[in-house]
Amino acid sequence: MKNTLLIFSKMHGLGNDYVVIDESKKEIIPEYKKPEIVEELCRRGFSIGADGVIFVVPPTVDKADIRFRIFNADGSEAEMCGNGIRCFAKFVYENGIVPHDEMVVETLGGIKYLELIVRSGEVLASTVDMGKANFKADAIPMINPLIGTDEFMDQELIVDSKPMKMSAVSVGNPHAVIFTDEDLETIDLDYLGPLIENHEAFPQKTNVHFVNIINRGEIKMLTWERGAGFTYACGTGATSCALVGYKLGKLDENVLVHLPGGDLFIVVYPRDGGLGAFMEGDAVLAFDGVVEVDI
Ligand SMILES: N[C@@H](CCC[C@H](N)C(=O)O)C(=O)O
Repeated sequence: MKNTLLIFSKMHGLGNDYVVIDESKKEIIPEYKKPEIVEELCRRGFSIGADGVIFVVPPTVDKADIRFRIFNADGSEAEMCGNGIRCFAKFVYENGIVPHDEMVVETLGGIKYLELIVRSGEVLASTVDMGKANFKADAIPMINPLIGTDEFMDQELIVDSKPMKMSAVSVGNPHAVIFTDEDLETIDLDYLGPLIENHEAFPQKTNVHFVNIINRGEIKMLTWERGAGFTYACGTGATSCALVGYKLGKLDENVLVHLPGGDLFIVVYPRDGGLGAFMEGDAVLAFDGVVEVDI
């Protein structure tokens, strides 16, 4: 029986859509119920429908203004979400939860620094410092030590009995990046996506991206997300593709990324002896609503 009315905002960044729930004052959905209710709310055709659910929660560290939690449509919790954190920033600013245009956000993937572009009280876009990328296989718990402790860059993995060259990186959450000359339209994402997502090399699964290089400052990509499947865009994914492309010498530091849902702009920069990246893109409120759930 449904017994609780839940207030939510439905938001998206380039069509990568999220249900946003404010738990900054009090917890609405008990922890043990979150995966089940997230799955229910995300089910397209049967409920609101989304790629995931974002919770606004109080920070646990002094330096952060607020904490960001992101659950995928399958109920699993992810460490970070690039499109989601821009939606989150718009939500917390416009609802007066964090009323400044620069904010420090705690995520499971580390502390993130955001700058918002605000016009007449409305957040149009934001830039997120995505932090230092982690290319080290032994430092990325998602990557099985069996594939080595060095960086896993442009190396072969057997997928569907065939070798496929890919690179692994973590920007808080895990990504496998595959540069290809094959037209993205012809990639069987529904088949290859789950095979790579669940490959034994990635015991905690991975997000998967196929990338065409247009020129040194422009790429086109197609994503299969861990826990969500095909999405119109992936912010941490776009960041990962730009970082890997830069590291392999294929791309310059400024990269315009074309995704099925629109464009993101990534800037790679030197950080703490490695590489960091800024991600810039918009965030949109689709609608606010109330849904009845069984809590
Ligand atoms: N869509 C996101 C990433 C969401 C989390 C991801 N599916 C994971 O499990 O790591 C983005 O924009 O970054």
